[in-house]
Amino acid sequence: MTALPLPLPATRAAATARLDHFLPRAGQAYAARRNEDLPGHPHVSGLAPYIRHRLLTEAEAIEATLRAHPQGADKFLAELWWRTYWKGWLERRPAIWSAYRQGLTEALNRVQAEAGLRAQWEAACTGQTGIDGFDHWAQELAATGYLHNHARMWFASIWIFTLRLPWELGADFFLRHLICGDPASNTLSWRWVGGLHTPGKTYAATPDNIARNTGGRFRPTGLARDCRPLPMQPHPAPRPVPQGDILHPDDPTALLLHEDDLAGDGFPHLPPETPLLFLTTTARRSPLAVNPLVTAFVDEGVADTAIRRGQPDAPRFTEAGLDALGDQLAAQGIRQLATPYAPIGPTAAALQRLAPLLADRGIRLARLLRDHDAQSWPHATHGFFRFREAVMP
Ligand SMILES: Cc1cc2nc3c(=O)[nH]c(=O)nc-3n(C[C@H](O)[C@H](O)[C@H](O)COP(=O)(O)OP(=O)(O)OC[C@H]3O[C@@H](n4cnc5c(N)ncnc54)[C@H](O)[C@@H]3O)c2cc1C
Repeated sequence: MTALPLPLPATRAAATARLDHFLPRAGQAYAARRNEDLPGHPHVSGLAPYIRHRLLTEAEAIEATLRAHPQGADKFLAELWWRTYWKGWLERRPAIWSAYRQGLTEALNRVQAEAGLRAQWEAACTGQTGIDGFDHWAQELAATGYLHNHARMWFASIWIFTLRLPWELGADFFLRHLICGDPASNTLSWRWVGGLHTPGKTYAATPDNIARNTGGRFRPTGLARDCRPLPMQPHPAPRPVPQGDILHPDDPTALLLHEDDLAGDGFPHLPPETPLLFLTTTARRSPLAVNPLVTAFVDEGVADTAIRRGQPDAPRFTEAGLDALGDQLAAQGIRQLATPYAPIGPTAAALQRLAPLLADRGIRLARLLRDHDAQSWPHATHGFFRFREAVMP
């Protein structure tokens, strides 16, 4: 695989081209070498920015992989399923996301009040800690919007156990900079590294592992050996799986697309002439400024989807414009606003605020759950391996 080109083209055509280009290596080659973080990331797909925003859906990536490799691509398929597992797991425990946001607010308040913490946090975010590898990854992330999975694990482990910085600040650093920044995969992976997901289990970055999997580019010294789990609360009991709403086929309907699902298709009752609008919440990923690479990717993805649905001038709203969005729909005589179901995160929160504003105007919000999510989220009850048994034939 070649390095991700910058700026990364945020189009469905680029997503499918990247998938097609990668598929020949999705079998044994991926299983054998996916852990190697080498320049240009030759052994992984780089598909996460596309799948995160559903310029390519999880179901499409899985189906294409099975077509190309009826057997022998289990490792790649399992990784694709991890995203769905994390989404389903968080969807059923929204309190974990709220607690993360609360913990982040508290940590940012401490950053303001404690000069020592602020200096350490700034050094970590700008790659000036003096820790071999870590500084490179901090700068690579800010410059490219991407990090290899193994680098994400090493970075999070060093952040938590060696630098002893609050994990929420690290998760926020990733969410602000990763083009694929995703509330479920990111929050739950950071929690997993810190020992907050699987009781008693943490991820310890070691110099040997880093040197081996970076082709000897990095061998940090002074890494923590004591990687005991962070203090953990029991997981909240899972809430029922969301069902999604039913579309009323005879009501005048508009379609609202958002950055969690820019596929633009898969809704047979919504023909191309259905009036189209967009909602973007990129700035809500964090209380701090989001990397312009992320914003540019979402902007281009929205434009691409508008063109693909034949409505290049479809209006676009942010969370600040929810009232205006409701007014516009009411003026058009719309009675139903259909939207792909957004999993826990800033878009879902905005839709939550939008629903009563629409109801005041006599418009119902219909959140449409894709089959892939509806069929797999019920299995995101325990660990990944139980989930995998249920979803992977
Ligand atoms: C601390 C930490 C934070 C992370 N934050 C994010 C995040 O914000 N957004 C995000 O999309 N992924 C996140 N991941 C998961 C994983 O690192 C990325 O999905 C993967 O590295 C993306 O690169 P790729 O597309 O080249 O992956 P490939 O190895 O080519 O994998 C193919 C696809 O499988 C999925 N996938 C692979 N590994 C994982 C995984 N561990 N969890 C969930 N899905 C996976 C992705 O959709 C990915 O595109 C995080 C992992 C860690 C350890």
